[in-house]
Amino acid sequence: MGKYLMNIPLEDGLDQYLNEIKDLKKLEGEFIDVNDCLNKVTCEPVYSNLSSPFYNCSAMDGIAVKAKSTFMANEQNIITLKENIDYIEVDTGDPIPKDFDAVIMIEDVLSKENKTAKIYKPAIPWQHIRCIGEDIVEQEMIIPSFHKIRPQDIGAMISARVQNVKVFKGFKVGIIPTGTELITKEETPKVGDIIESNSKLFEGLIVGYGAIPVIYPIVKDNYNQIKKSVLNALDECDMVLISAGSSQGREDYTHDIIAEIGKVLIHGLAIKPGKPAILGYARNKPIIGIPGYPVSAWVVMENIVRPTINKLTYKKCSNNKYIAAKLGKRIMSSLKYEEFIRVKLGKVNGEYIAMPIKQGAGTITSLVNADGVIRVSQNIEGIAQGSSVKVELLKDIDEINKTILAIGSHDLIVDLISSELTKNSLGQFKLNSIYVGSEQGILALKNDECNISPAHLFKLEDEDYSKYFIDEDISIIKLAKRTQGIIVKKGNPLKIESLDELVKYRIVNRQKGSASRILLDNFIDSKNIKKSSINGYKREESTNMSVAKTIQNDDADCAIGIYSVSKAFGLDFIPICEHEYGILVKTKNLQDDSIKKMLDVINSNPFKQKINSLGGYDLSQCGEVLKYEKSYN
Ligand SMILES: Nc1nc2c(c(=O)[nH]1)N[C@H]1C(S)=C(S)[C@@H](COP(=O)(O)OP(=O)(O)OC[C@H]3O[C@@H](n4cnc5c(N)ncnc54)[C@H](O)[C@@H]3O)O[C@H]1N2
Ligand code: MOO
Repeated sequence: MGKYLMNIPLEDGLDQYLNEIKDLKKLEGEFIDVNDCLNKVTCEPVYSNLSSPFYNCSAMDGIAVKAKSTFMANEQNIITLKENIDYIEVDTGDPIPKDFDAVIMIEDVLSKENKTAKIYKPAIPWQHIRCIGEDIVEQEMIIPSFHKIRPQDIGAMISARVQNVKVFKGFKVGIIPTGTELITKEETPKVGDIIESNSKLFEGLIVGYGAIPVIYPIVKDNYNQIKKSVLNALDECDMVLISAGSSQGREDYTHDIIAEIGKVLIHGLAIKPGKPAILGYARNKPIIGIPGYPVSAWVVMENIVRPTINKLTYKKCSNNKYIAAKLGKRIMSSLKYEEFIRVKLGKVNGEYIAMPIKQGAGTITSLVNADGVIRVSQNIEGIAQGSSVKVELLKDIDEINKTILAIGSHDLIVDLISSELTKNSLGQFKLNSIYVGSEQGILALKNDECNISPAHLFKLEDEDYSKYFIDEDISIIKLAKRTQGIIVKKGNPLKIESLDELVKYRIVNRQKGSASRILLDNFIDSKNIKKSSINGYKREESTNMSVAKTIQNDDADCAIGIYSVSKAFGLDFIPICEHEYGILVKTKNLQDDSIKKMLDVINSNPFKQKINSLGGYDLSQCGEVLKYEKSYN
């Protein structure tokens, strides 16, 4: 059944919703042991049962004295005090008996022998004494109401002899995964199945929001079954999230169920991803319909569910962290929606660079790989490359500062450098890669949009890459000669032996500037073959891996690629030529700590052994650094 989707700006929609639900059932309070109250929110103020300290005590190691008997002391008039009469020995924290009213630190006592102490300066009354109630006075309020309890608050309450604290009860959030296609991770997936993962994504996020997640079993796309599960969850929880079925498909029931048992306030927000979100309530409790795609779900969780839970549990929203960065690639966006663009971040020559990555609502790895998110407002069509953008951080800034941003050509070697670098530096340094092909990568390096660029060729003069670096010295870290050729299905059923045959079958291509593309284009130009006559010429993949997966899945018959990848996917390979593969880096950056650490990895034996086991690589020059000076041009 068709449903009318609204398009309400996020902030407006959230305000309307929070305003509508503010009078729903209030969270109840309970008394709990002070030991267990971390991160809970107080319902009422907490008062002290005992002063701290509750007796006068010494703040220092030394002697407790009667100030009056020390007044005459000075460098010319050393005074001798008698133990137990004029002074007693005390250590920090010891009680001060009534007769004494000051403490002299042990280092200010000239000598102490034969039950006497010599002093050379007077003590001011009450010096170095912590008086009763210095920290906390009995019956004083120590923690206000609606306060999220921190470790130091617990310390203070225990010092004040508080045993139990009245806090708001845990806020239970029911999670209902819906979808006939869903299976658990233990089941063997067949075509048409989707492994249910949203409930665990929601669970982790809800724990982070300070609430208690309750996951219910997967429910098939059946109106009555979903309704039953929602009613049950409403009985047991304070809020309910329904995963998927939010859109307009034949089996999307979330809207109608909420409308039947309660009220839908909003269906459709002007955000992408996340637009079909449903904000409603029933039985005095909020219900939110979360779009099924994981990234859409994440956006709705962070921007709607989190503030809703905060509001209902009386917690303040913690501030997100932002940095200013230069945008490394143009963002196109729709005027209809506010968009959440996931980016990788790097620090190049002191400036942060934000590089947009894959953006599909179904790509959960875009959240795994993202370092930050740029929110592109609804009323703009995009942001130009090079603009300054505000990026919300998803990672610690220190981690980003120590991450090498690589943009260029993909090879399994780069993945290995990345894993070995992290391992060898015990997590201190990381390598973050974006694959756009060699030529685009080298342009990014030239423009200071990345720290290094993995590329498929070394001889600058051969491909005329030198034109990009007329102003700067550039170095090449050699990695391997790799075998390039034709990837075909196992057993080579079409008997493809050369490029002449490749162009007759269904191919999958690579993006411009990649080694495979250059090889193919040079070949078809030399033979005057029309690009449009090749089936699949326009289908571009950005890595050798995705090319191999396409062939393995029988969506193409053959493609140009590298040996190691065809081997990894159990495909056959017809070698054609060898070319060199390595890393370009600006010479001035060779001394950066992270680059030096990466060179250590590249020169290490375990790393070389791992590459050798992939097959198809000649490592005889691996680790050599060639420096090209500007005068080279
Ligand atoms: N004709 C239209 N189709 C769609 C529209 C639209 O406006 N018109 N909106 C699209 C947008 S935008 C989104 S977002 C999705 C929302 O989909 P639903 O909330 O209805 O969810 P499903 O269609 O059931 O699932 C979408 C996708 O997510 C997978 N999924 C669902 N649940 C889980 C789970 N628990 N764990 C992992 N993955 C899950 C599901 O299998 C689908 O692949 O609708 C668009 N369509
Ligand atoms: O808005 Mo949907 O949320 O694009 O994926």
